[in-house]
Amino acid sequence: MPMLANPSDKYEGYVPLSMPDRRWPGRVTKAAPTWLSTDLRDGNQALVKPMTIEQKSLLFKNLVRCGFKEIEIAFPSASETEFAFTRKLIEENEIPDDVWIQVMTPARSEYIKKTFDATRGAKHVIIQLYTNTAALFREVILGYTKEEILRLTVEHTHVVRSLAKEYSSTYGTSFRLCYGVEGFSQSDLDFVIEVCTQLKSAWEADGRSEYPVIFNLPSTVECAPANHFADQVEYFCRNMPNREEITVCVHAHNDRGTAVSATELALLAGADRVDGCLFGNGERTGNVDIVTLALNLYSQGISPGLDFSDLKGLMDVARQCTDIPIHPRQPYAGELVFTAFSGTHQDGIRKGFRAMAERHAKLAGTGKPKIWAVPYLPVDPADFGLSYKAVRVNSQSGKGGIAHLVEQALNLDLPRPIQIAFYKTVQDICDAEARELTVDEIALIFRRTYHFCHDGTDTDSSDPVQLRAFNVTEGDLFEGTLSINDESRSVSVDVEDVRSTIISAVNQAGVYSFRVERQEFQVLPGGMIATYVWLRDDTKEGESGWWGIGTARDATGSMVRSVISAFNCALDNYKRSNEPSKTNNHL
Ligand SMILES: CC(=O)SCCNC(=O)CCNC(=O)[C@H](O)C(C)(C)COP(=O)(O)OP(=O)(O)OC[C@H]1O[C@@H](n2cnc3c(N)ncnc32)[C@H](O)[C@@H]1OP(=O)(O)O
Ligand SMILES: CC(C)C(=O)C(=O)O
Repeated sequence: MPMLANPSDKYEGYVPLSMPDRRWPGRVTKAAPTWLSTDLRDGNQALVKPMTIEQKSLLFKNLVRCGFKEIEIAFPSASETEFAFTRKLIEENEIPDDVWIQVMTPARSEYIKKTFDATRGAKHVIIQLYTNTAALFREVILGYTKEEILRLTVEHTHVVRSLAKEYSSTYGTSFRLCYGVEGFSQSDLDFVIEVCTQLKSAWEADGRSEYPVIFNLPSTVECAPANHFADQVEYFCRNMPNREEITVCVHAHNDRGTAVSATELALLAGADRVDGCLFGNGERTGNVDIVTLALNLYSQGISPGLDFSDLKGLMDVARQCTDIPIHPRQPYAGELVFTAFSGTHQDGIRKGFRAMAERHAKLAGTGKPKIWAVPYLPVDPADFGLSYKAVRVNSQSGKGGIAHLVEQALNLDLPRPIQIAFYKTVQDICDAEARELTVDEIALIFRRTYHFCHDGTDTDSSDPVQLRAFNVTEGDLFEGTLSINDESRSVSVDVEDVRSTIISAVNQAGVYSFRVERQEFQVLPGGMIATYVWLRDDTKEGESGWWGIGTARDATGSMVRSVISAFNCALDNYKRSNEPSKTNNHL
């Protein structure tokens, strides 16, 4: 058995911080943090095929378009591509004046020099220097004690400081330092604070500065719950001397699947800046997903300061650059996120849209905000260039969703009994075929089931009862040609009598005794009239009846079509079964 009966023989749990007066649980986020996109660095370093210069350029442009003002563009000492991309952005003037580029370097002098060299001539540069403070990493990877890590970090901060001075005087570049505290969430926090304090002095950043030093606190590997990360961030913020002189950033990985929560709680705990990737790309399970974080804020009524109005376009770019698909259930963006298959959800969404439209109509002219509230649809997909058009129907669907599709395809707002009747028809087909039905298929099934001819096209030529051509004169005379079982006859009657005339004609043509038991009109968007009739045949004792549906520009035409639709449903069934055994309806 690969899994252990007692996993504590192999894995140690995290040690909670003792901080009974923790403050973050009582706080509420009211504003967006500063965002840093690391798509082109952490995102890139985790790809099977790191991005080409063209892919990096495309992604960079799109990050700028979304409104990122801080973008980690490269690890210039890693490869020629990384270096050349940095040069290209600078030499080809592709970096807007209000955007800071960030570049990453390990604590090695030759790499730091190369990193500075790559940034020659840029206006605003953040240098991210990283060292590892966690015992497991510093001992295993570097073989260093705490003192050695402290020395390594401070010494290399001096190197960064002196190069920053030189490049800033030669090229006029404004530099900020970001210290990536690799392993932060697995480190002794008092040691982290000691390193950060000394680094801040080495950067000569004691006192308030226009460009405060950034401390980037990662869960390099996420191995504790989100509340623990928040405790760690609060501890750092409360114990770091002169907290107001620094920027605190978080960089959460998603090993436990909780990077979004960890980041949200870390913001409550005092972080000012978030470092992450679009759609959660990044090492292993990825970095925190900035799209989700930003849209979580948006859905709480807080402007995220990032524009994701074209999520589909952005997904295409992300896929093109990373060659990683986006999961259909990816929050906000996934292909199935604004789709409901199940009946109760479809019903709830449909009712929700109507109720909201009514509520909003009442607010017209009051200046009050039209708040979004639709069951199962926490946000309006239209805000992100997406839509809820895609109600999709399978055997889990109910009458509400099917009615929504009929409305979408044919404009009809079906009365409840027809919704119920048609749902059974559709469900039988879905079950038998074990697949999803498209809007077009639903529309076709509807036309066939109800012999429904939409929008002026008269009945199907194979239908037993057909209305060939008709008009209603100014004197309210109905004139038309009725064909019953291929026998044509002219009808010319007062509109008041048209229904009874047609019913008598059909009754005489067979041994029927049809009568309309119920009739309902509806004005459709665009001015068409829909009529729904419920037809009974009194010769068929014990049988239910037949729904008929018709539309026309005038009420008489629509009513006549609905009666003919019901006749065809009945007669077609009589013909096929020879016995009047089934109806198309259930009242
Ligand atoms: C958590 C993070 O995401 S950190 C960023 C990680 N990103 C990357 O690694 C992508 C780019 N990296 C690279 O291109 C290369 O790893 C380079 C250029 C940085 C270094 O390459 P190499 O010198 O060939 O070393 P290699 O990759 O094999 O191993 C890393 C070395 O850096 C050392 N190292 C690790 N972290 C640091 C650090 N923060 N500062 C200084 N040295 C470090 C390791 O101890 C190891 O040194 P060793 O060769 O003396 O044992
Ligand atoms: C060094 C930091 C920023 C990092 O990428 C990590 O620890 O995951």
